Amino acid sequence: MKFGIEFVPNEPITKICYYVKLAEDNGFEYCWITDHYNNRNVYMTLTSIAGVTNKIKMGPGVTNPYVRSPAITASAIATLDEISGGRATLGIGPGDKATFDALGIEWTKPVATIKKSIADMRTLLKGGRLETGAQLAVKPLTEVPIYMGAQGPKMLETAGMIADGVLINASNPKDFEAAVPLIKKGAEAGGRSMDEVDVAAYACMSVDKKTEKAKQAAIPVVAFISAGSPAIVLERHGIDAEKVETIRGALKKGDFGTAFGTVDDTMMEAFSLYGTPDEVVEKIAALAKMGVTQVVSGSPIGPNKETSIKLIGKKVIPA
Ligand SMILES: C[C@H](OP(=O)(O)OC[C@@H](O)[C@@H](O)[C@@H](O)Cn1c2nc(=O)[nH]c(=O)c-2cc2ccc(O)cc21)C(=O)N[C@@H](CCC(=O)N[C@@H](CCC(=O)O)C(=O)O)C(=O)O
Repeated sequence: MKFGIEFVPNEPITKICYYVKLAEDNGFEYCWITDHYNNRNVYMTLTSIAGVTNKIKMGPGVTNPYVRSPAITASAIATLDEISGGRATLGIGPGDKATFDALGIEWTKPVATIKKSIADMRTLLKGGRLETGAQLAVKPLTEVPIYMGAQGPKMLETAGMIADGVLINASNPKDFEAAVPLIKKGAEAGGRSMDEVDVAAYACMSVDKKTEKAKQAAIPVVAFISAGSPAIVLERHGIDAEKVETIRGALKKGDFGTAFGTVDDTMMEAFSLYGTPDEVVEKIAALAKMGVTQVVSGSPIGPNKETSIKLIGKKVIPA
């Protein structure tokens, strides 16, 4: 099992660099930085991380082909690969509606667009020229792995067909029971084996010596995940749709007390990996059985990021 860690650049980059260096020192192999227009720039964050680390792989988790042209992303990831001494990985997904509405970007044909953008980036990163004549003057040090952020069935199949890995916003074996066969179907259609696809659980993680403390730290994140989850996912986990409606309404009004107070254990189990190190190790073993090959520690990581990164490094990541 590989271990990654995710950071949202919504706090000073110096602080994120500190956490990533700590993660590297504690055995994490991948660092994924989210990409939303309203946060700090993903590539400036990654460049700073490259400067303070020497082993951990890093990349956007995930960018999208609408806010930047694939040629701009290819140039950025080639530059990051050079700066980091060959440690760049690229995570790209279809992006999200809220972002494109806010930016006035038309979100059309996400599956077709992702396919084309990955093909174009691979051509450019190999030094090739696009039919438009675009060509990079910078080449990466290595063949940069391209991962896809994916949830929907077609996107998952596409990831199996063309991507080196897939980052799935999910923490529970039931989600991988549904996702892995779709990825496999895509891999087989693309003449590939599943061994070529790194299946990553991009999880809401919360680890602490005390189960209850870990749980309390994860509740706010689980409230937002529950509110953003489609009906098919709520049904899969037997989650009370009425409670989710209450959470959605409360979040909209900024009534976080009601929203967080409505989160129940079914939601916690469905949308987070929380508990003591031993409890989390058990949950990760269940994910491995479903074909997960990388666990990404996503927000909140724990009640205290620094303590939890060390705890995961010592007690969850095998020595
Ligand atoms: C587009 C969407 O794909 P999806 O995989 O479900 O998209 C949900 C998320 O993966 C997507 O919003 C990601 O960008 C969200 N996302 C992030 N999004 C961000 O903007 N920033 C991030 O940092 C980020 C991180 C992230 C990490 C992991 C992860 O799994 C997702 C992450 C979908 O609806 N897919 C369906 C249907 C798509 C479809 O069939 N479309 C047709 C036609 C549609 C049309 O007519 O336009 C087509 O594309 O050709 C499917 O896969 O079956």
